[in-house]
Amino acid sequence: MTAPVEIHGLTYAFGEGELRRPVLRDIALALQPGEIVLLTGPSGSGKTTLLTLIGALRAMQEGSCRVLGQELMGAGEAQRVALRRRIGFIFQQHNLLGYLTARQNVAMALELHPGLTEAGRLERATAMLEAVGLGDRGDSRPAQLSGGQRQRVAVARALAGDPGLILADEPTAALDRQSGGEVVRLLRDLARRRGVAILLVTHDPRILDLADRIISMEDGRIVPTKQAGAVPAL
Ligand SMILES: Nc1ncnc2c1ncn2[C@@H]1O[C@H](COP(=O)(O)OP(=O)(O)OP(=O)(O)O)[C@@H](O)[C@H]1O
Repeated sequence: MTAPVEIHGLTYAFGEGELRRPVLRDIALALQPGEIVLLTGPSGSGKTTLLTLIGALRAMQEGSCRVLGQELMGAGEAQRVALRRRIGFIFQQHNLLGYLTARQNVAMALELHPGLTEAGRLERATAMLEAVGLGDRGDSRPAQLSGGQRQRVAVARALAGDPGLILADEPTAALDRQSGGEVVRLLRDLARRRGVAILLVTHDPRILDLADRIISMEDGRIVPTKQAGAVPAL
């Protein structure tokens, strides 16, 4: 199986002319199918910028970034949109729509899925909610769920479309220790079973032991990899 993410020589800057400020410098990174990699590092070190480049949410400037077989350097907006549909995103805030039920929120992620009827989408959403332990909460709206339950709906939504890759940005930041750990463990186990890689940006030292690999960034560069278990001081 090919690597879901392969990056070489990626450099990125914000601003132009005299205001140009590099935030990512000569990044090299590869993810293997089914592994969960945590990306840590001080605030402002470039983690979210790297995640948004891999997620095709912004255009590349320099280097190579191949995601699920698609080279993003030089890719147009249409190619980026098509790639985004093959990636599951999870954010700090669950980003669920308040006026939809949990089931409808998950089903919405399948709207662009070819060949699925509305009934099929809802059935698939129900199965995903069962997989995250919320089979009985399909009719609840986000406001009726706890923070941990909402993030589990976000996990179900991210996985519903059979993504080739999951990108998560601080998914546990708003959760207490127990629910944060539960959400990431659930995400990891579901993704691993499907062979889907996860790249997860976090400041949360409580979830580092769930990683297969921890990558640290400092000032736009990846610094030597620490093994899972060797918890860096954050
Ligand atoms: N849209 C933008 N325009 C200009 N500068 C930006 C923009 N977005 C981010 N930056 C800058 O780029 C640098 C890297 O930001 P980034 O959000 O990637 O860091 P981070 O490691 O994810 O930080 P945090 O842990 O605080 O989320 C920071 O100095 C930030 O101020």
